[in-house]
Amino acid sequence: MYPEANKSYTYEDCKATADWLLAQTDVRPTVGVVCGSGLGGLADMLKDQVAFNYKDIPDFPQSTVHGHAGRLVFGTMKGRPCVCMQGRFHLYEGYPIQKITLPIRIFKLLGVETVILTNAAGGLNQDFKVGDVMIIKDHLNMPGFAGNNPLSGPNDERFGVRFPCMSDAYDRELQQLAWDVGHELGYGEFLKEGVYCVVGGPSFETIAETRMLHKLGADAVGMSTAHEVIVARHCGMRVFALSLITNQAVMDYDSQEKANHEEVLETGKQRGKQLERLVSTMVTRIEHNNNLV
Ligand SMILES: O=P(O)(O)O[C@H]1O[C@H](CO)[C@@H](O)[C@H]1O
Ligand SMILES: Nc1nc2[nH]cnc2c(=O)[nH]1
Repeated sequence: MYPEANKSYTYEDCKATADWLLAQTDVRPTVGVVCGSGLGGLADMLKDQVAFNYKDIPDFPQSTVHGHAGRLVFGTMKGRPCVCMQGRFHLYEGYPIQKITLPIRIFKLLGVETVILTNAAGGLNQDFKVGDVMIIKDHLNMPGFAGNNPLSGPNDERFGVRFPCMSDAYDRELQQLAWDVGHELGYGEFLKEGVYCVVGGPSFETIAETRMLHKLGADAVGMSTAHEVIVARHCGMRVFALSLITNQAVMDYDSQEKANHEEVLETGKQRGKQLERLVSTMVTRIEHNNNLV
């Protein structure tokens, strides 16, 4: 077990960190964004930035993965107050699952109402191409099936109920908004929707595994996001998430393709600007009271 595996982060711990942050910025974010691998450019779009390195924030984990800068950035996106994680945490970094998702509870205590998550993922759906953007409509939580769920352990009702519903995890209005905005921006050709499957990583999938996940109903596979979604929904925030298909998951024994993190980051660079435009335009249409403009 990892040294911190049994440490739980209480409501008071999360509140202390949120209060520490609020004392140092006037921004009162209603939208929280989590940037996936190589997609941290979204945070750079914020105006009037107040940024913190993760290492300076009490109780915050540190980013250890290339493509995850490790900064929490407050600011405004086209006038809307936002907070943006430029870098997220993954199970394979060795953090307990409650620590990976700690920032999401801090978002809640900062006043965030809507969480937007992005990630890099391997495409399983044979109709997907590298560079496609998949609006996530649902997820398969493989670590969760093995008992590794961020809500395991004592439940604090101040965050949410013991048994939260997940059949409405991905907000349908926000999915529709993404379609509408995507088509307005001329992104229809590479906009898709589908089911994201989270695995533990860090090894990429074997061919037998990609075939199995595809058969189970997954359209894309990655190593993040679902844990954050569960915690965000538990404490009542609205969730929108998308995957950039950075590589085709290898499903054929004749293929010469090999999944690698460099390709993941490279695809992020190529599609990054469009993804930033999609998300920032969506943000302008989300009202503070969680309605759409
Ligand atoms: O999910 P994000 O953080 O975008 O990162 C994805 O990219 C990395 C693999 O290249 C893994 O960490 C996978 O989860
Ligand atoms: N598990 C997994 N994560 C990814 N992140 C980006 N691409 C992939 C992939 O092919 N598999």
